[in-house]
Amino acid sequence: MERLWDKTSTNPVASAVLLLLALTICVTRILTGLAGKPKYLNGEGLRSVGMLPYWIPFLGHLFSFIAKFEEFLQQTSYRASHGIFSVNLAGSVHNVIYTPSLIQNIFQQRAPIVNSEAINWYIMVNVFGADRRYKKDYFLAFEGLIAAVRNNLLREPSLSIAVDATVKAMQEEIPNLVSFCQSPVDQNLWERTSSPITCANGSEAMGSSVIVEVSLFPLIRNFVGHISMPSLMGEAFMEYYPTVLDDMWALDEGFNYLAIGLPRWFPVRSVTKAHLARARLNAALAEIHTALDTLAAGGEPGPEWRDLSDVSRVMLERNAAWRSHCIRPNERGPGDLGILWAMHANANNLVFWILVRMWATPGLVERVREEIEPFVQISQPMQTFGIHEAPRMKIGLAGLLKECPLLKSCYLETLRLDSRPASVKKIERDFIVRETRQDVRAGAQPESYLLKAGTYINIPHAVHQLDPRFFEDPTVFKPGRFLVRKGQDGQKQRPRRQQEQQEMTAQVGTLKPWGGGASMCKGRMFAEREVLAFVAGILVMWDLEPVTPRGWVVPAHRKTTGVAVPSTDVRVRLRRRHRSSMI
Ligand code: HEM
Repeated sequence: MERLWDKTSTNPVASAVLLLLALTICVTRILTGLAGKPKYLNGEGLRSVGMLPYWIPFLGHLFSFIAKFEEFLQQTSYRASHGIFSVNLAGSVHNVIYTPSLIQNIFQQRAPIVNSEAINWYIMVNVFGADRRYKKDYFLAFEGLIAAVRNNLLREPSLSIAVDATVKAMQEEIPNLVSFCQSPVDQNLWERTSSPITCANGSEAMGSSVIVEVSLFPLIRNFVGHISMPSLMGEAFMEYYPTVLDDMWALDEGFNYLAIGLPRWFPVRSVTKAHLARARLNAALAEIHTALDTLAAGGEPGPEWRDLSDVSRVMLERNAAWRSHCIRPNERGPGDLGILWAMHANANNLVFWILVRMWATPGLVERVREEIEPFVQISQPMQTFGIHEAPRMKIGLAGLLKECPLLKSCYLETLRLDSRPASVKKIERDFIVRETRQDVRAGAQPESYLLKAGTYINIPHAVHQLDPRFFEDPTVFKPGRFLVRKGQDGQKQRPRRQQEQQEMTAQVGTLKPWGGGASMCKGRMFAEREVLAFVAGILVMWDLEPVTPRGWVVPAHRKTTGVAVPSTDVRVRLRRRHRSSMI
């Protein structure tokens, strides 16, 4: 520092450059502070969106937005009287919006006023590895591709067919969540990365049966992945590519780096790993598409792809959509990778967070078990030839969805705390949004804002999720936060004699964990059913206790996109709960 100063103090050019730099920064701050103030555009109270002042010309708020996205937005938004401001991200103006009625205004807009095409293609290229040359092809096929997901995961009976396949596989495997085997060769694929250690005895609370010590996050996310991946892609895909989930996690870890365009040679390990994983994922997707094309043409796809009969309707219809636009298999990977990533980087992690948060709340596991008991039945098959068979599970999903408000409320509360969704759209035509009184701080008046064509809308839902004006003690996990009495939400009131819990229902309220508008999550109904079934299955089949004497500690978040990844390991002991009652 001293040397640099010595040099610049004796070098007039360096001094002049430094001075000019300092001057530019200060002038930029003053000018953007003056120019960014919201202005009234007409006599009827229509305002422009105010831009936050910044110091660095052209780049604007880019660094603070990337490096401290959440803190930056929260600090700014909780100080503001209104739910909207804009930032400059390297020349693109982003209107950041975070109060419920403004968000609702935005979600009501469709093309040609707003669209998600620009951001969709940006992610497709930077994160999932699409080749820029194929943009036209991709958007030609887009409607058919997204319809395949919408028609099969948001509509009946296809939704139930997809969910039933996943739940059935989960029921079969849930007793084998851990194998109690010492050797990795004998362990299930999903438990190998969770460093399992089998011990003869657990703590007093766990009883004297055999227990296994594991890292909970890798165990849960791989278990959910090993069950749900084949229900979308078919068993043959998992057999052809058994390390698909490891690559998915490597891609997810590098997501934000890829999103800002860091190249493969960038000297950060997770960047290189993400690039390599993405290449393997896209290559495998091209392979299965080639096989499906061959099958559709009446040919034999080859020994690895002998049985493709269990590939989901979603994938078959996407394959047909790609084919109908004559798009070659090697161009298709990034489009399908987006679906696989959306599925696994969110739902799997959420199951982990719900379990940890439930177990970390004294008495909650017992209450939820009591609530779900009528809908999750366990039977212990008769002992044959002295060999114990694993218990069998049967889940009544309709009951879990409709009759278990506490479970559903825990699910929503965990989404509120542990997911970081964002909705980004481009404005193609000017339009006006209006605040309601509920949105503005005390003393301020609701306003109307003009949103200009050519700018972006950026809705970081976490700001609302953690806003103390809408959620009391916003950082605290409150299991019953989303419960409302039936009748208060317009539903039929039940007779008083029925149990208290039966009179409650869980309502999502102003939370928007699935985003909204035309690009709203297409897997939301599938995800809810899948997540509730996995949580219920694990609660009923397994007992968990933390290894550390400090008890349950809910880990902090590592920076990722979507549902968070924990920043630290959670080591737990697992014991299978033995039930002998027959169905
Ligand atoms: C807990 C689990 C999940 C969460 C929290 C979640 C959240 C989201 C969010 C926030 C978006 C962006 C919405 C917007 O632009 O406003 C999205 C998009 C999407 N999600 Fe999900 N998601 C989950 C599970 C799934 C699953 C299981 C699938 C598929 C099987 C899926 C498929 C999609 C697709 C295809 C889109 C893009 C929709 C479009 O561009 O039209 N998601 N998701």
